Amino acid sequence: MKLLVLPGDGIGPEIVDQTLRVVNWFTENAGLTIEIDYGLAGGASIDDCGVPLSDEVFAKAKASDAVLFGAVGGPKWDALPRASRPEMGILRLRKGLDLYANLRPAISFSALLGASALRPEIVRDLDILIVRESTAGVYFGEPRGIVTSADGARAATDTQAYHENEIRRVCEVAFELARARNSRVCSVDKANVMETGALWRAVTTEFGNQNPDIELSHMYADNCAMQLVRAPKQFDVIVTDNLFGDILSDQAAALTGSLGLLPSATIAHGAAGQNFGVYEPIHGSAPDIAGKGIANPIATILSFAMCLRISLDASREAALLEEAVRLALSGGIRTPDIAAPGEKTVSSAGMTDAILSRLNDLSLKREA
Ligand SMILES: NC(=O)C1=CN([C@@H]2O[C@H](COP(=O)(O)OP(=O)(O)OC[C@H]3O[C@@H](n4cnc5c(N)ncnc54)[C@H](O)[C@@H]3O)[C@@H](O)[C@H]2O)C=CC1
Ligand SMILES: CC(C)CC(=O)C(=O)O
Ligand SMILES: [Mg+2]
Repeated sequence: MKLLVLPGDGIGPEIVDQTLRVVNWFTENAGLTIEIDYGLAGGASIDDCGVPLSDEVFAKAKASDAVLFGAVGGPKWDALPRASRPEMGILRLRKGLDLYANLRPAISFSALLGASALRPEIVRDLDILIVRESTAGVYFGEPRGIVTSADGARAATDTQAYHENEIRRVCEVAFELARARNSRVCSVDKANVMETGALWRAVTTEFGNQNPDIELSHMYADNCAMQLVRAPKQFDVIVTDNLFGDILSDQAAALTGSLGLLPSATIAHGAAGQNFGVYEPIHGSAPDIAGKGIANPIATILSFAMCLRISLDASREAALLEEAVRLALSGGIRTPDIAAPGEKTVSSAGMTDAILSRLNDLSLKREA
């Protein structure tokens, strides 16, 4: 399989380098053939050729079986006009490849119960999946912009727009994934105040009626934010729009202990359908810790586990990698973001060393 690697900016190249060590382990030890190519995205691409994602890199992505993406953005490029900012690099990939479903699982590790902002009993055994619509909504709606009127006052516009087909197709993915879990989907919207919310609710309700094997519920987004910290285990699959999904998934990360733990896959069909995906941590380029070698690589490494499962159809290998991550954490290995005060910490490379060593142990055990 052809894997295009786009490290991006800030901690992006650091966590991607660590993940590539894991990718190499699988090609050397698990008989997988992964042909790796590289490209620039975000600020790195702007510095090189003036755009956040060049046509050449886009074409390479299209010709690949999967993309491993780090993160983009940073203060250096914050003053650029919207259309040429680094963040447009990932948005172009999602939109241009029509990858409309961004899967963001939030799973708590028992070894990290103390790292959560919440009491252990609230997050113990948490396993939820946020399915975020990722090619429409307010991140893409037109018109948008800031205009200055004759009196010098500025006014800004963004447009939140959804076509019913865009809602239905992301529902299909959420329902299909729920079928392999606990068969419950909670659709999150603001149907009480927004037209897009009213349509979202109407379409999800129709879809739910056509698929009675799944227990569908609805919740307003503000209540969902509250329920996620009050009783997150009530959820199985959450399906929601682009903006709410972005915000609620960062919130879900805090339940598990760190933004550095949550992976994602952005796909165009159910996990059992079309196999192409963009795999990336849910976090950004973390300029506050970039260059220090301390970023937690787990979110990106687990994104590669999602790649193994979805794009390579290698579920056994994906489970092996997830188990190696779990064992590294239960062995007390901690990057600073998940360490208790005074606890010994390791670098990004130290965390990856620990995961690779567990992979070696697990594969030896398997052979025995
Ligand atoms: N998909 C992408 O490429 C995304 C890019 N961004 C961009 O990233 C830049 C920074 O945005 P922020 O709002 O600060 O969000 P961020 O996700 O980069 O960081 C938020 C906080 O979480 C911490 N953090 C994030 N990832 C971590 C990791 N792997 N290990 C340890 N700590 C970690 C950071 O140090 C920071 O304190 C901005 O330019 C933003 O636009 C933000 C989100 C997604
Ligand atoms: C375009 C990204 C910066 C938006 C975001 O925060 C995300 O996709 O998680
Ligand atoms: Mg985000």
